Amino acid sequence: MTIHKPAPLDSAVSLLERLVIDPSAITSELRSDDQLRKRLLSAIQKLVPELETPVEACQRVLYNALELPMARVAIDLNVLNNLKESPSPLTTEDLANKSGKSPNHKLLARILRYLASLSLIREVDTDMWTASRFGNDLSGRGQSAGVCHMVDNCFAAMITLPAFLRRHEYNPPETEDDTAFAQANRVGAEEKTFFDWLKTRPQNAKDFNVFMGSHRTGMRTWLDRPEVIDEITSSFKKVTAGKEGGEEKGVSFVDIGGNIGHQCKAFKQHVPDLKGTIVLEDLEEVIANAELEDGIEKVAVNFLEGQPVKGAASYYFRSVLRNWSDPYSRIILGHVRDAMAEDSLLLIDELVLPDRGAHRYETQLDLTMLAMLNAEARTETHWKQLLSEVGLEVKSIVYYEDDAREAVIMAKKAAI
Ligand SMILES: C[S@@+](CC[C@H](N)C(=O)[O-])C[C@H]1O[C@@H](n2cnc3c(N)ncnc32)[C@H](O)[C@@H]1O
Repeated sequence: MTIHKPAPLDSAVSLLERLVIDPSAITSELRSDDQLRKRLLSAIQKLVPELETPVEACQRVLYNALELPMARVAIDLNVLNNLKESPSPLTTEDLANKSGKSPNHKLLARILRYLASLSLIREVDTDMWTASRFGNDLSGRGQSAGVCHMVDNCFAAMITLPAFLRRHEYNPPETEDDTAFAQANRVGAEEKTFFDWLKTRPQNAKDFNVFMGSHRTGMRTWLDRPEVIDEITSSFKKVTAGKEGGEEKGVSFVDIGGNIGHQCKAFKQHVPDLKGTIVLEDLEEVIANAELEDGIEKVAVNFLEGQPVKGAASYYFRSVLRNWSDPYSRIILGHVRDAMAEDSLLLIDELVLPDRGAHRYETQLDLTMLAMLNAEARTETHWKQLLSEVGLEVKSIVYYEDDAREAVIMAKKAAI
């Protein structure tokens, strides 16, 4: 017996099926209308758990722990890049020969079959593979480093989180050395935190650094907001006014925990005419890998111990304080407050979560910080509270990316 479905639903499903067969038919139109694209994506994502049977839901959720590790294997065997660079489909044997390793062909075919089921590659015929849009998106240097970072640096901590939380009766300690990461990796006394652990693992550190430099590629940034640049420029004029050496000798921007200097370089490029020095601060072993141009200086700093640059126009943290629980963040911010002049500006470039309705990325990031560092992503109320506890006052919060609430919090020393 044929069941007749309501016509509009049937035609909506047919439209989606046509899209799957030939996405290019509408993707170019959708890419020029980002709101529409996001609406469609969100609708599809929300519909999946509504449509699944319990068995289908279990099959999807219970096995998705394999997705990231197998993407890691695809990167090890250079599958994604080899397919991306090939003008025609490749066989399993071709991919084995181009992998730079000597994988067993039957094993490789099983891996490729799984990758195709995730749309990371496409199976165009029996034993014939070609690149997919999704696979190409993951094959760039930064994205590949992100996959390696998540698997090699974070995965053990994430898997250990349930046992860690049970052990602590769901009251995780705020100390830096008692984390799910430490429990998973059995670190020694000298390796208190993830950052200490990286010191003796150069490849893990490299993946982390490359990922840090690239994970926001394509997103709007704080530099897109002229009011933030105007505030820095104005602070620079005020802190250098009447000082020996004037603007030439002043410090315009200090990037604290700035890794290998991506934001210092971006700032310099964005405001080339602003005089003064830009300072990159991070741990000694991190800044050793920073290649910087004239006008940017590097200073090795442990920000838990102090802030050596005094009276700069602006002090900037990006994605740093999310790594530290409140007691440690108070220490880090306290050192900066002591170094600030009355007109210095503190810039915190971070997620500012809403009190309800957080984006999935924000919640994922928050729990990753819990697993790795006993730290967290903070709400606006939490940020204001934290800053006021160390004598800093929020002047404004400038949101620059709507979905995930990326923002720059601008603060000054509170009046005593
Ligand atoms: C999540 S990363 C953010 C890096 C950079 N701000 C960015 O947004 O790409 C945190 C940075 O803090 C640095 N860091 C960790 N502990 C530190 C410490 N005690 N003193 C100075 N820097 C530290 C790390 O080396 C790393 O570069």
